[in-house]
Amino acid sequence: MVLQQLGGSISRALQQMSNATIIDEKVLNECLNEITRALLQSDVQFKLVRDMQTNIKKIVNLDDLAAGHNKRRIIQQAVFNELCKILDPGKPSFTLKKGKTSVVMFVGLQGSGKTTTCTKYAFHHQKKGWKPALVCADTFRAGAFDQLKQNATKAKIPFYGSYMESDPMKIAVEGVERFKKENCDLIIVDTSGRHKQETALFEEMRQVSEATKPDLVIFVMDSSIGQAAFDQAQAFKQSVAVGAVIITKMDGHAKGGGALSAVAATKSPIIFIGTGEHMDEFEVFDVKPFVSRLLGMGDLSGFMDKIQEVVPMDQQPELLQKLSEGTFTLRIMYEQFQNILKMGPIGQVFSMLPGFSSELMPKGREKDGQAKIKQLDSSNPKIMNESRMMRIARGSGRLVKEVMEMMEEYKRLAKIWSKMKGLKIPKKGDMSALSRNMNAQHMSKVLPPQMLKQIGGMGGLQSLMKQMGSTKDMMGMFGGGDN
Ligand SMILES: Nc1nc2c(ncn2[C@@H]2O[C@H](COP(=O)(O)OP(=O)(O)OP(=O)(O)O)[C@@H](O)[C@H]2O)c(=O)[nH]1
Repeated sequence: MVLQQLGGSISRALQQMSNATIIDEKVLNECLNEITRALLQSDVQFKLVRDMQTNIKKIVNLDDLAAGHNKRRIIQQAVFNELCKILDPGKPSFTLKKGKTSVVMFVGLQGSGKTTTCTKYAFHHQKKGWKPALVCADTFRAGAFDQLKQNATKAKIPFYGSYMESDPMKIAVEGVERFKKENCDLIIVDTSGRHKQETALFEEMRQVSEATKPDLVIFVMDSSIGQAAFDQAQAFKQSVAVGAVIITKMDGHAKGGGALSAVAATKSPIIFIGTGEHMDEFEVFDVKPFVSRLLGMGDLSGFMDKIQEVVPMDQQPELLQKLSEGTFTLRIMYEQFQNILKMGPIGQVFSMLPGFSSELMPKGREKDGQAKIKQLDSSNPKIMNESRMMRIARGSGRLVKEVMEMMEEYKRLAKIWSKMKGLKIPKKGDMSALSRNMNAQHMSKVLPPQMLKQIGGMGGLQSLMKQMGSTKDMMGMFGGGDN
């Protein structure tokens, strides 16, 4: 994924700076130049990048920093903050309220990925316990209804549309009414994205919006246009009350960073990003956890959220008990990965763990990784000796090296969890509380040694946590917080 490359370049620049014996102006400039290059390649606006560089230099005035200050930590924190600033629309993202029926209307140009994204959005909410339904009000593009029907059937989501009716308002109103009667609590209306006559498109959007009175209008946009996203987002905002944005195809285009920052500049909150054609290649977008993951710092609360999504309710207390005892067996990894496999790409999940850059599981290799996991079913890593691994490799048609890599990954995870021993178990079903219960001691054990060193060891971590006010905020800094 292109974002992985951007994240990789930035974290490598920070890492190289950390490896330097002395951090002077030259080392800082080299690091900032690397970061600047990576951001410009991703089509982030030149002014934003230049301002970021100036701000970091202002914060990190090497001459003014008294001896004893941890320069690395200050620089890293400044980079983190500045990247968050670039992506922050200055507005909280809209959240739908459970317990009442919400109508969500999707708008966007033809080919932006709107129809696919409607289903991804419905599927995401279905997994969280919502009862979604899809309405196809695109009567302009032949085949639009068939596409929605096909996607909806695959995801087992009810749908409504017509091959005969040519009035999008009529279909939208009928569909919304029908699903309200059927007690669906999330009714999603897909609209036309015709691009020939822009004025006709905007007029149609306004009319469908008038007729259905949506609680939220989501604008879907293709990331490949980079910073030109600013003008497109503004044009849509001026025609209809856009409440949130979803950016698609972040997997295939080098300009993703530019699109994200340009949309933020229009003060529109981005709520999801599309990272592939499949239903589960869809990620919640939240600035701090996103930047944290981009820099390889993880997103523990996202990880907990994912576990909550994929682990059956009746298995959750047992899993939590084991994790809080610091027990992370190969069997647990296997079972949890089996659960995760049902839900989505492993790279997405791995990147939520501190120290696991999403680059570790490049997109093309993800399927390989999933296949590897499927082959491994053992509860005791000690019996995973060389001959066993060779047998597994032979039996699964894999290289011994791949089986060994999988075991190494297991050992890393097991080590992280073994250090979580003593973590207070949250009350039943409240997995996100697990991250809230972490204190500096836990954090220091979970963070990779290199990163802890950059923060300034245990002392640096404690003072950082004090500065930030609470563990919760600290988790936010490393990608956590309540989403
Ligand atoms: N790689 C990738 N492809 C995507 C993503 N989202 C959608 N697509 C693909 O983009 C193409 C266009 O998607 P559609 O959903 O048909 O686009 P649309 O905006 O609904 O088009 P109209 O209905 O004509 O307005 C399809 O081939 C999708 O599979 C994504 O996040 N990544």
